Amino acid sequence: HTEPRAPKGFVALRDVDPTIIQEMRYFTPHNFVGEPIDGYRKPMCILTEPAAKALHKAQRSLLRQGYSLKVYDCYRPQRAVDHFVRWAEDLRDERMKGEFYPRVDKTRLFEDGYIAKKSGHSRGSTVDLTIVRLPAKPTRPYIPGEPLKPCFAPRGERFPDNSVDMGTGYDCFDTLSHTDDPRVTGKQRAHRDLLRSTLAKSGFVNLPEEWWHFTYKPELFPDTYFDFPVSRRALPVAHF
Ligand SMILES: C[C@@H](N)C(=O)N[C@H](C)C(=O)O
Ligand SMILES: [Zn+2]
Repeated sequence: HTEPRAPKGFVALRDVDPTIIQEMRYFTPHNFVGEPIDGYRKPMCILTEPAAKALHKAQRSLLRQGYSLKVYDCYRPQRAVDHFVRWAEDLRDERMKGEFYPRVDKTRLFEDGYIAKKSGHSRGSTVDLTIVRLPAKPTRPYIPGEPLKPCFAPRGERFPDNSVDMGTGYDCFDTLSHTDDPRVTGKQRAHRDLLRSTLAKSGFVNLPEEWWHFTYKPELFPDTYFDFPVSRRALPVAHF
């Protein structure tokens, strides 16, 4: 069988900036579906080269202030998005509701803008990310079946993450994740604003529904939804 490959222009983020922390949630069962997502063969961040270079610029600015970026998702194959759609159609499967969408009906996740059937991530210039205070604390894995805590609970109560407090966890499908939600104040507000303003200086635009979701503009592939798997083999040889 022949798998699709990435065209010239896609890179492994690690080859552009090895200091950016990678916690690729869709490679693991710790996500809103509760199992590894189709197409993620390696826990690696793949992006278009302009987006990766722009993240490297943002990272240089954050490192000087004692912080690092941490990516949760980067390029996302169309087969992964199709996996999300299949999961959404099975209304009996709510195994991860208690953490990721306790207050939103599963039937509304697409209409409310939290998940897309055609995602910018599949075009390769979109990234989900947060900020970590350095030195980064170690994290623990999620154990399938463990009791779930709402992603909008106070930081000390929700699933532990070594990121700064953004007011919710990653992929928290809830109005509290809307970047400008007025209930988010103080340090949480400062952290969201630091992420958005730092990334804006590098050319990234935020999605208003999700504080963690950013697209680099202009996009190298504005109209193509790729389906090559997330793996080293799918990438063109790097020559910087
Ligand atoms: C699913 C979430 N991480 C995300 O990326 N949502 C946007 C809307 C998308 O699916 O493109
Ligand atoms: Zn996203």
